[in-house]
Amino acid sequence: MASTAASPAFCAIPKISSTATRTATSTTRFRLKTPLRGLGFAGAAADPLLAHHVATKLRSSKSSSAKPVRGVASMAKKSVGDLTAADLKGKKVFVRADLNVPLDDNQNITDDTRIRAAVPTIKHLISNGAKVILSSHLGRPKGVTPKFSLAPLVPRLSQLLGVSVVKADDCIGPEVEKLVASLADGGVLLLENVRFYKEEEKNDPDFAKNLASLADIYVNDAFGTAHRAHASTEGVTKFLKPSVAGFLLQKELDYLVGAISNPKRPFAAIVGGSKVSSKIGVIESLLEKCDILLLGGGMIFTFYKAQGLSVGSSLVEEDKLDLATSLIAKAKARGVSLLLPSDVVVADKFAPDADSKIVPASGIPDGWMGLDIGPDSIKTFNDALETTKTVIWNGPMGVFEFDKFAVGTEAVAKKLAELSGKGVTTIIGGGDSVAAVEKVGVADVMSHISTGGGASLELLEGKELPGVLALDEAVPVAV
Ligand SMILES: Nc1ncnc2c1ncn2[C@@H]1O[C@H](COP(=O)(O)OP(=O)(O)OP(=O)(O)O)[C@@H](O)[C@H]1O
Ligand SMILES: O=C(O)[C@H](O)COP(=O)(O)O
Repeated sequence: MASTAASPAFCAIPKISSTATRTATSTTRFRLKTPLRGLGFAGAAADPLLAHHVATKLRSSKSSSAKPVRGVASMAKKSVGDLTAADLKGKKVFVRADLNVPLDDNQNITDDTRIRAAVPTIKHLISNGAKVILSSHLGRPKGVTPKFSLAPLVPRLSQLLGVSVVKADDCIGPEVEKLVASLADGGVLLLENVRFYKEEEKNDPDFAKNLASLADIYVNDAFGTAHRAHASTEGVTKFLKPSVAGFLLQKELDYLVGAISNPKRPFAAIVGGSKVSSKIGVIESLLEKCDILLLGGGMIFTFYKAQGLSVGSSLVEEDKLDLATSLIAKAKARGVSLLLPSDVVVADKFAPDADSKIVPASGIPDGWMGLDIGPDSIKTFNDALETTKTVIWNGPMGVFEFDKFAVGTEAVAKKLAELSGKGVTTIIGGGDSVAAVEKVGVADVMSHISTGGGASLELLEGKELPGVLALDEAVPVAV
């Protein structure tokens, strides 16, 4: 498809009204991912950029067991909220949470979001007299690895729950059984990292049966791990009934499936991040549902190049040029307003202190790489977002880890916060966009911030998650 060189915005913006929101530069630092080698880029001397993106690719490369979606109805699961004191008093409840939180070198928790997100379900169980057997993984250990122990989580969990959490040194076996037997009603026992057993990730039926034998009821609240068919997320449900969804899992599904399947319109999707290849499924799925699609991040240069523009030494996936063209065509055919940035911030190297300048999308000089969207694009995006009633955002607009190239990403975060205040449903779909929203300090005002990285991406791609599928169906309500 041909585009005008000056403005590769492919469809009309529905309404133009607001003024652009520019953001203050934050000093928060982000750690870039491990330098590695091996992807194809436009331009020759782009090694740090190359390293950055290969690392990004590997970070999300673990294969999952999620299947293409069969419909929202199949996600309607029985809830822990359906269980009353009569069901729970004195009962042993196995709660699988995702307490996979980041720890620093001294084993201090650097972000307790996932622990806080697990609290409502556990408190509901405690207050109804259940004995809570809490399970999680931490990291990707190969066998028993002390630095991946869940022990550092005990003080914060105890503080948030208002009970003294007991910690087991294992997750199955006689010692654990003794601790379970001595649990008081309303007590909480935290099992050791379930991934210390290789049988967990293999979804070994005997291991799942051992876990199940500890309890009377199963609750899955581990949204961030629901795309994994592991023993504690999927296998255990074959041996333990009822198997129900926790409050966090439900909330994630309500927003990432419910609000998107049946959105208040206009519905805008903002997709960024490094590569179009890692977001194909998300873009294709959202194109079926949204009215406006805003694209940013490293992937835009593949779209530019597909349109015949020069991209200097920006990130480009040469083998995805046809795909970019076909996504543009698909958007047009569906009547979706697909907006690409009309200007970009280019840098002379991939570094926080690079020389930079703002150029039109059609004017990226040789030897320069685009690392952020420019001010005109921010204004255009803000104007387009002004019209919306539902917005979902996944992936940063630029290399936001470098303050100099964080302006576009922070502007989107601020705009969404403003819209949230006006009643727009704002959903942050996991990954780096969550980090950006937190960096700007507007996390609390968003309608929903997903606790899942891979799990949220797979839901947005329209897949069903094995950890959800395995739960008991909700009883249909007669109308
Ligand atoms: N113009 C650009 N050039 C190079 N890299 C970019 C550019 N814009 C954004 N990025 C990088 O994209 C990375 C995020 O991409 P990714 O695809 O992982 O997004 P995400 O979906 O938010 O994250 P996750 O995979 O954790 O869910 C960031 O590290 C950021 O630096
Ligand atoms: O951090 C996550 O995305 C979840 O805890 C899942 O972890 P995993 O990718 O190691 O399965």
